[in-house]
Amino acid sequence: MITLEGVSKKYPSGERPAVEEVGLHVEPGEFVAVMGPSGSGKSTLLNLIGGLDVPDQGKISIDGLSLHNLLEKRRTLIRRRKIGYIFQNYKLLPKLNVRENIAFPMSMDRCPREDIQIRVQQLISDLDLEGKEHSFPAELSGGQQQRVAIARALAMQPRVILADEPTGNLDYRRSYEVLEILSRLHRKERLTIVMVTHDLSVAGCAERVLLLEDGCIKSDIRQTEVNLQRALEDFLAKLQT
Ligand SMILES: Nc1ncnc2c1ncn2[C@@H]1O[C@H](COP(=O)(O)OP(=O)(O)OP(=O)(O)O)[C@@H](O)[C@H]1O
Repeated sequence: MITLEGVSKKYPSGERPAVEEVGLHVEPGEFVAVMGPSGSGKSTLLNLIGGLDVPDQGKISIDGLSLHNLLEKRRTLIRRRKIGYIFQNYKLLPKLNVRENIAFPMSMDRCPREDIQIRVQQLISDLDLEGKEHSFPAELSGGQQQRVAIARALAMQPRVILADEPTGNLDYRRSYEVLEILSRLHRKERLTIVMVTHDLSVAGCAERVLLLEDGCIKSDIRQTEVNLQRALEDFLAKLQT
């Protein structure tokens, strides 16, 4: 589903590459967490996978489509149709209400109006946002804003979700809600998820954890279902104490 071969990226102002010679293969339906110290290249790696940035060297493909050598316009199109992005600070459009924010990628893709209405209604119901359709982002709690952002990420029915610290601004209860949604998408819909996180208990929800250091993958750990379940239970226990 996601393949990287010898991918490197150095920012013009950086002394050394932010991501160096990274090779990675993520199977369809895998849930991968990316951890590592601050500045180790986690966000850069996610942005490269998602086509928000381009590597200086190496190849990146998503679902068999090469991203690294595409023109910006084509990359944007693939990104919109194949990948849903979730950010720590939600990145909702402040002047659009909940319904319009969720509909945004479909409107940009010129989907038929009736299709947009049906899909948005479904997502509002799935993500428990009923009653908030006409609210603006500033009128919502952090957890609600992140649920709108997840709904927006799912609008185009992508097969890949890239999440950069999706629980970073949320308390335990709201973090748990977001993790439950991601776990459900992974289990029931077999979406491929790559999630950057600082939090070990959040990473415990993934079935595979990549540890990054100085732009390189230092460890690639596969967890068992049992570990996964235990991590979620531990997280829940923390919530109840
Ligand atoms: N736009 C940019 N311009 C220049 N340097 C950058 C830019 N973005 C990131 N960097 C540098 O690249 C390196 C990797 O940054 P990146 O944000 O990918 O790390 P990270 O692991 O996600 O960090 P954090 O956990 O603090 O978010 C860092 O040294 C950072 O200073």
